[in-house]
Amino acid sequence: MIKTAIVWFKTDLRITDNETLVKALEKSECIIPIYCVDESHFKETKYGFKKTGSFRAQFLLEALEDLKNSLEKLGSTLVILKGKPETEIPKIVKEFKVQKVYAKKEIAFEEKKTEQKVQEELFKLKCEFEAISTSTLYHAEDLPFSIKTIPDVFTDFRKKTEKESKIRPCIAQPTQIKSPVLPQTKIPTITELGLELTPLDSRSVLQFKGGEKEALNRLNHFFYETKALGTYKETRNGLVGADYSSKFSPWLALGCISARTIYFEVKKYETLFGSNSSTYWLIFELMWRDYFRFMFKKHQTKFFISSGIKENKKMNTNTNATLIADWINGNTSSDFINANMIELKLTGFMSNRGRQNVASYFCNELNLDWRIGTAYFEQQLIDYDVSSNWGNWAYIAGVGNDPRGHRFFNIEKQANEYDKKMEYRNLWLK
Ligand SMILES: Cc1cc2nc3c(=O)[nH]c(=O)nc-3n(C[C@H](O)[C@H](O)[C@H](O)COP(=O)(O)OP(=O)(O)OC[C@H]3O[C@@H](n4cnc5c(N)ncnc54)[C@H](O)[C@@H]3O)c2cc1C
Repeated sequence: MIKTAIVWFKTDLRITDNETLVKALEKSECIIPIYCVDESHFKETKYGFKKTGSFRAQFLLEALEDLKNSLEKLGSTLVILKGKPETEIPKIVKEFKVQKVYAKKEIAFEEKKTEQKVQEELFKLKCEFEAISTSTLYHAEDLPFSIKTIPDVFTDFRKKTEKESKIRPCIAQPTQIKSPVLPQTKIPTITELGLELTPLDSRSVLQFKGGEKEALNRLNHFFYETKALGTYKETRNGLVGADYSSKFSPWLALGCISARTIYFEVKKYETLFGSNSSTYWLIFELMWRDYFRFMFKKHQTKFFISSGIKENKKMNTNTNATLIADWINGNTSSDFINANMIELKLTGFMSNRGRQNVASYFCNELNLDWRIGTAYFEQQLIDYDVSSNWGNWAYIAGVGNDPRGHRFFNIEKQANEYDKKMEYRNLWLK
C-alpha cells in the first residue's frame, strides 16, 4: 500500500467511471487530486489562433468547479496548480512525499510529450507514474487488432470490433476520499487566462455548462425527458435546436462523462423503451470517436502534417489571409457556409453537417491549407478534441481515413437538402 498518491486530472474531469481515481484510491492510504492550468494551452499556435478560445475555456472552468465540489463532498478537494505540469507536479511530490502519480493515458503528440516530461522529473524523485486509458468506449487492449494493424477503413474496424470485443463495465464512483490537509487553491477566472467571456448568443443550440452534473442532466434530457434518442438517426443531420443530436461532445471532450457511461445508459434505455436504429446509431458515432483516437495511436504525428496519413500526397499550401478571414467571418459567396461559420464564431458550436460542409469548402473551393481551418476549429470549438478534430479534417481534406480518397461536398445541394426552408440560414444571417 502506498501512503500518498497524486491523481492528476486532465481531460477526465469526473468522478464516475474514472479508473485512474479509483485505482489510486485502492492502492494508497490517501490521495491528492490535482489539475494543472498550463498557460501554453491558452497561447497562440503556429497558425495564429489561440489554442483554446473563450467558449471552451469557460466550459473548462465550470467543469473544474464542478469536479472540485464533487471531491469536496467526498472529503477531499481539487488542488489547482498554475504552470507547467513537469515543474508544478514535482513540487507537490516533494512537499507531500508522494510515492506515485496516477493519470489518464495520452495518445496525441503534445500531450504525450508532457506526460513523458513529467515522468522524467518524477523518476529523479523516485516517484512512480502510472497512466491509465480511460477515454474510449473499447479499451485498446480489448480490440481484435494490435494498434499497428487497426484497419485504416472505419467500417472494417467497426465490424470486427463489434463482433469480437466487449465493452468493459463502468467503474462506480468512490464514496469517500482520504487526503492530507491540502492548500486551498483557486480556479482562475477567464480573464486570468488572457481571454474574455463571450456573452451567450440567444440563438445558440444550447446553453452549454461544463461539469459532470451538467453532462448527466443533458443525458437525462436527451434520453428520458424528450426521448430524443429514439429518433436520433432521423434527426442527427439537423441544424437548428438543442435536440437534433445529443450535444454530448463538449462533456465527452473534457471527460465530464465517459463514453462507457453513455453506452450503458443506451442499453438501459433500450431495455425500457426498445432498441431501434437510432439507439444503435449513437453508439455507432461513439465508435467513430474511438476510431480517431486509435488512429492517432497508430499514425501519431502524421495527422498534423499536410499529407496526413497519405504518404507524400501533394496538398494545397495556400494561406491567403483574405480568403481565410472571409471564411471565418461568414463573408464567402455561399450563404450556407456563412451561416455555419457565424454560428461557430458566436457560439463555439456547429452541427456535424455544418462542419463537413465548411471543411470541404475550405479545402476544395477555397483551396487553402486544411490545417489552418483545423487550427481555427481548435481555437473556436467548445468540444475541441485533438483526434476528432484533426482526424475529421484530414478525412475531408482527403489525407485521412476516407476510403473514397477525396470527398467533395456540393454545398448548394447540401443546403437545399438540409436547410430546405432556409430556417437555419435565416436564423444566422438575418
Ligand atoms: C471537420 C470536423 C471537425 C470536427 N471536430 C470535432 C471535435 O473537435 N470534437 C468532437 O467531439 N467532434 C468533432 N467532430 C465530430 C462531430 O461533428 C461532433 O462530435 C458532433 O457534431 C458533436 O455534436 P453531438 O455531440 O450532438 O453529436 P452526436 O451526433 O450526438 O454524436 C454523439 C457523439 O458521438 C461522437 N461523434 C459523432 N460524430 C463524430 C465524428 N464524425 N467523429 C468523431 N466523433 C463523433 C461525439 O463524441 C458526439 O458527441 C468534427 C467533425 C468534423 C466534420
